[in-house]
Amino acid sequence: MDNNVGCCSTQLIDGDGTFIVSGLESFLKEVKLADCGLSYCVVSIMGPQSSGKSTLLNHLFRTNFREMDAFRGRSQTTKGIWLANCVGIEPCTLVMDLEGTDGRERGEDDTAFEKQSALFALAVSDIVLINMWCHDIGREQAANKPLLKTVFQVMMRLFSPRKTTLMFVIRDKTRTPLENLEPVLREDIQKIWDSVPKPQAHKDTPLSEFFNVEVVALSSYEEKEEQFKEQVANLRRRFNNSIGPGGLAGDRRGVVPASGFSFSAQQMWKIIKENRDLDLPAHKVMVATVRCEEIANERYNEFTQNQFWLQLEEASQSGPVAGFGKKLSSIIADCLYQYDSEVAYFDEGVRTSKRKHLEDKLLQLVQPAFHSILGHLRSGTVEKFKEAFDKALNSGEGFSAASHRCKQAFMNHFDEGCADAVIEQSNWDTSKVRSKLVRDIDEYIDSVRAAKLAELTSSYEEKLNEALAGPVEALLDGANDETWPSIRKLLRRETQSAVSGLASDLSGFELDGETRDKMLAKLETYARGVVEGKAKEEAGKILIRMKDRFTMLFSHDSDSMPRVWTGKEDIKSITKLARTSSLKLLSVLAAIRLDDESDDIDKTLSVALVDKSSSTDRSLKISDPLASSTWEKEASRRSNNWLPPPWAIAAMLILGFNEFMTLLRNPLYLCVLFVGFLVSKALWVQMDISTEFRHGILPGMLSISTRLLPTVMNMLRNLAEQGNRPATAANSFRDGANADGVSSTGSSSVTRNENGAEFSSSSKED
Ligand SMILES: Nc1nc2c(ncn2[C@@H]2O[C@H](COP(=O)(O)OP(=O)(O)OP(=O)(O)O)[C@@H](O)[C@H]2O)c(=O)[nH]1
Repeated sequence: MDNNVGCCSTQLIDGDGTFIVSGLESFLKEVKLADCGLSYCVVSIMGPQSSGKSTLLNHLFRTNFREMDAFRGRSQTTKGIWLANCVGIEPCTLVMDLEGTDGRERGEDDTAFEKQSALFALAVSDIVLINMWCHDIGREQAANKPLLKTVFQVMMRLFSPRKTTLMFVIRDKTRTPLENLEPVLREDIQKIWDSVPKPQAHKDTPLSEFFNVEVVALSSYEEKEEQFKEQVANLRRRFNNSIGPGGLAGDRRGVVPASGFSFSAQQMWKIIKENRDLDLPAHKVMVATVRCEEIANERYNEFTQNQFWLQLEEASQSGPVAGFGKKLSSIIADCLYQYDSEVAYFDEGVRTSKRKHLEDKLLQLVQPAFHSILGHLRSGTVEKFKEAFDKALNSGEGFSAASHRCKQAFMNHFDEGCADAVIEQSNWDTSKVRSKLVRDIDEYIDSVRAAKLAELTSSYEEKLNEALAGPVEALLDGANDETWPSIRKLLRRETQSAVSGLASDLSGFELDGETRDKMLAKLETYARGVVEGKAKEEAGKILIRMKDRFTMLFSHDSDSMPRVWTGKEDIKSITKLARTSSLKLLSVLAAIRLDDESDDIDKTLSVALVDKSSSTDRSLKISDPLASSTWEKEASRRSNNWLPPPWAIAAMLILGFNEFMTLLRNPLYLCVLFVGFLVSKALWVQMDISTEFRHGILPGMLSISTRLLPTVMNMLRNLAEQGNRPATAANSFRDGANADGVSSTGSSSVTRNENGAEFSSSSKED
């Protein structure tokens, strides 16, 4: 046949009832059924074997089903179910040619296959052609009666069956007009319908509820071919737009989208073969579920291989990608669009849920890239913030202003970056990353603030140190009644100055009141600490300082000149003055008087150590444990060393060598020496000096006595003047001394006292 160009056909189910999937798949690809969506129609034909079914289909739809060769006799041609596409009919129409019923070859099994194939045809087709001989109409033993019975019976096995068009094609019509034949046929059909056992729910359901019954009559193809062809051509027109309103097709409730046809047909056949009831709505949902899932998986796999996505993913590992969100959203949208296009005709609930699933999977796939972008964005923002903030601070911008400005600017920068990276289809929350960024920035601001505050505090502490340490030391050094008032005044002034300076500088840091007050208080404490530290430091040297002061006053006169001991000095008053002055130092350093509170330390010390010591010097006590122990140590050292230093003894021996010799030679001198010894002894006993005095003063006095030696010698000379020889001896001593060059050596000088007595004194204080 020439007009069947473009027709494909395949065996859908073979004679053994096996569904031939591969044949169907390639057939569907060939006819591009998947592109049809719901715009396709399925027509099938049933009828007795060798009743010219294939011949009719080939003429009606320009298919290429195998027809029986008229010369080979009436043997079965079509085995199983064949499928072909119509040529020249819109929309795409698929035709199923079923194995003829009543076939002689199949025997008893035929019934089973007939039922199965009839059920399959009813489930799949929009239009079912029932091929029948005209002469069978009204006949009790008509060949098509069992077939119809089968059709109606299996119809009951379909839950919620679709309304199918049953077109009875009467072959080899006689002269009896169709108008007369049709009522008889319909009566036959009704009888068969009535005879079929029905479930309770459909007991009274009319046939019209399940079927649109159409009847057409065709002349014999063999005897009246031209008429046959003409009638077929007319009939063919009715199959155009069969699925449109008023078209031949039924209600198409059970139609599955073209892309699900293969799967649906396979599943239906499987269920039928397993002799299970066929629930068409559930089947439709099942087909939709499987197909939507398959389509979603195909789209997902395609997405994972998408070059644009792979490039974005790779780029996201190394840093922010400009337009990441927009680009990725577009790729995802494309993927979903393709999915939507393919599943458009499947059950809405199913396709929507599968779409959501696909979308979730896609978002899950791209999420790590998105997070990577956010991570880069966050870390990059932190770094840029640090840089800009440091720069702003270095350029002199206030801390608070700089931190606010930079933080705002870089949070905006981050927000823009986020907006750029956000994927339309997602509703991912970026607030956590944002919060982390805020924390990072705040931490940095805090660390810089802490460093700056520490720096600022240190600078003020340093200033305070400079302003207080030296002056306080000087004030303590000159310990007097005004020392502590002056220190307090100084401390107040410097503290106020530092605190107000720091307070002013802190205003730029936006500190809370408590922190600010603490810092100021700390600075005040520091200032006090400097003074206290200095006072303690000075107190630590109290003994040396006291001794120095005592020695200074004891060994120097009111003009700070080395005191010349003539023997007439009031040692007691000098000692008292020196001691009082030393005690003043002690009383000043004995307590830290940073608060305006008066105390009796000075008075107590005076009473305890000066007045009392006048009467009971031995009761002199140092109340400060440290001072006391130091004093004791010093005293102990002195007690072991109360003799004049060795050099003094040596000097005495050298200088007094002549005198000693004179003494030894002259009995008068011996007497005078003896008297001197007695006087010294008496002096020693009378003074009954305290341990401290002995320890501190006696060695000094003995030391001084080395300088008094010439005086003593003068006194001796005066005594000697009472006789001529002693004077000579005295002169010879002086001459001898001068001759030895001792009196003229470096540190010695010759001084005359008020009484005209001449003596030598050392410029060194020992
Ligand atoms: N009397 C008559 N014979 C016809 C008509 N159309 C076809 N035939 C003949 O019937 C025989 C069977 O034709 P097929 O078209 O193969 O019949 P079939 O129903 O497809 O056969 P199976 O597929 O084997 O069931 C052929 O010899 C045809 O020439 C017709 O309209 N009237």
